[in-house]
Amino acid sequence: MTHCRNQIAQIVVTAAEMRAIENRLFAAGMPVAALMEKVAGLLARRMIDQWEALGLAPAKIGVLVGPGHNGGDALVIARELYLQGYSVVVTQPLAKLKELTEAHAQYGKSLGIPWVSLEELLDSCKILIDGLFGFGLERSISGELAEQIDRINQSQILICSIDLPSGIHTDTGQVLGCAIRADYTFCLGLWKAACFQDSAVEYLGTVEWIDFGIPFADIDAILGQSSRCYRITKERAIAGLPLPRPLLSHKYKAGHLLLVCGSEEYAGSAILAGLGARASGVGMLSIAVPHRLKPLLVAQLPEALIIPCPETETGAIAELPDTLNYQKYQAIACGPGITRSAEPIIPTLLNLPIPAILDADGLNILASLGMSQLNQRSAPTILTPHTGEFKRLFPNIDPNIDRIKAVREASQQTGAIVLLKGARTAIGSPTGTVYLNPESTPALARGGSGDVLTGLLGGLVAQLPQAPEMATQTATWWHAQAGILAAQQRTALGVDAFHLTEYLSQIPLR
Ligand SMILES: NC(=O)C1=CN([C@@H]2O[C@H](COP(=O)(O)OP(=O)(O)OC[C@H]3O[C@@H](n4cnc5c(N)ncnc54)[C@H](O)[C@@H]3O)[C@@H](O)[C@H]2O)[C@@H](O)CC1
Ligand SMILES: Nc1ncnc2c1ncn2[C@@H]1O[C@H](COP(=O)(O)OP(=O)(O)O)[C@@H](O)[C@H]1O
Ligand SMILES: [K+]
Repeated sequence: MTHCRNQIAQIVVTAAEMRAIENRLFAAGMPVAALMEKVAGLLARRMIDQWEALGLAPAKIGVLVGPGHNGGDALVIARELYLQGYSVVVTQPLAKLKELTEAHAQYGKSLGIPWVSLEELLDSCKILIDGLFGFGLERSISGELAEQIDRINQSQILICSIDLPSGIHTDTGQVLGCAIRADYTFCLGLWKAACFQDSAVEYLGTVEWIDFGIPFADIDAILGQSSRCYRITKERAIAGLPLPRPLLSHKYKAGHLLLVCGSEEYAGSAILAGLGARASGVGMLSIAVPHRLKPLLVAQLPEALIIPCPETETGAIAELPDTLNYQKYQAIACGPGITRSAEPIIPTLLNLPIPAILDADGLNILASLGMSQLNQRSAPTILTPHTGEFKRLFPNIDPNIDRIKAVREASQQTGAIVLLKGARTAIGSPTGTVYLNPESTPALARGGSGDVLTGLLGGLVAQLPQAPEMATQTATWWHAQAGILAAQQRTALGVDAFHLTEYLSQIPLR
């Protein structure tokens, strides 16, 4: 891929943005029908390759045709497959078609492609091409059409969706009434936001981008500079890493992270966060823990400086030692395992002019103290909530409807970078830009995975204190990639947080 296409592969759009970009192409003279031919030609070739890889070709192919241009794309694919000698049948649940789609339907019928009922299609085909709705879906699907989608989902047929699984909202990823559960989704032209929303994850299957050559200038003209949404590609994730290391570097030039973590109750959190930080390559690592945890941490992380802190009765950090010289640190990461008893340390840390990451009970304490705690911050703040913590921090923002909108609002409200953890982690920045992690694994859904992320992120921020947004993207991508690699080698049941830390150093960063 060229540099320009690589850049376009990072862009994520809404339906309205996609519509406006397409309209620019059409206004400039690109014929709609010519674009449809081009797109469907690319799609047909890619689908055939995919079926061959699965050992499914040649098989009978069913094509589900909707009223709009998604249906038009499907009909062009049906025609091309038919002309290449594939056995193809079409089912068209809605009678009324857009003009161009209708023209393709007429031509397809004239060639002799059979129009059949859904039952006949499901009985005779191994593959279904879903061209029912794309980014033009406006209303909720109900009635007979919803029943037909249910029947498709209950069958064993392999489903390849054009642009989006029909029924999925392009922006929020919500199911509009009901939706096709695809095995493969081929997203056209630009990545749509739904591909990164947790609510769509179970419907998308394997997602692939079909680049049909939208000029960068048209994208730029519509999207402008702010409120953009980016997909965290590998290229993007590793761009800011301090690699190669300067030959004359020394430990104090490679960042010094202060981790504040652990308690009698959650001692392991401190170890996991420490191991995450270790994997980041940070030059110096200091770990503040309740006094009684010092021997444990020294044994697990011999390279770290362990700072024993005065304790509460329950073995949580009561306060940070008076002797601590905060000027030494380029970043502070606080929260894993501290328990809510560590409340007094949070205002102290937030008063420091040092980039700060808050996680776990650090976030819960912030929620109970109030978000005004962040008002006086002069250095960047990064909050890393999962959905439950997010709700506590931002009771007025629902993270379950549209996670992209939710992190954008949360970040703009607080001035903090907000990393909302989930199947598809979303990161909001105060400028309105959102970064989306494109792939991960449910193997990470285990206690301790988040502690590892906090340590890794802290270590990266300490190395890149001027680029906290970059560090946040890198940490998110790196953590997920380690989970994916670990799951490949150890199965999805083998990705405990401790082993995850070992896989971090196996991810190629070039
Ligand atoms: N211009 C082109 O030739 C291109 C077409 N593309 C394809 O075109 C699609 C967008 O096409 P459209 O804008 O026509 O939109 P869609 O094909 O997604 O669907 C819109 C049609 O469905 C109807 N509709 C919406 N919700 C409905 C509901 N709940 N029940 C029944 N009918 C409903 C609308 O009235 C409209 O007729 C993309 O997803 C993509 O597949 C582009 O990707 C590439 C360029
Ligand atoms: N279903 C999932 N798919 C992908 N990643 C997941 C999934 N569930 C959780 N994760 C990831 O695992 C981590 C869990 O973090 P968190 O909820 O803070 O757990 P803990 O506090 O126990 O460490 C996050 O990085 C999150 O994105
Ligand atoms: K579709």
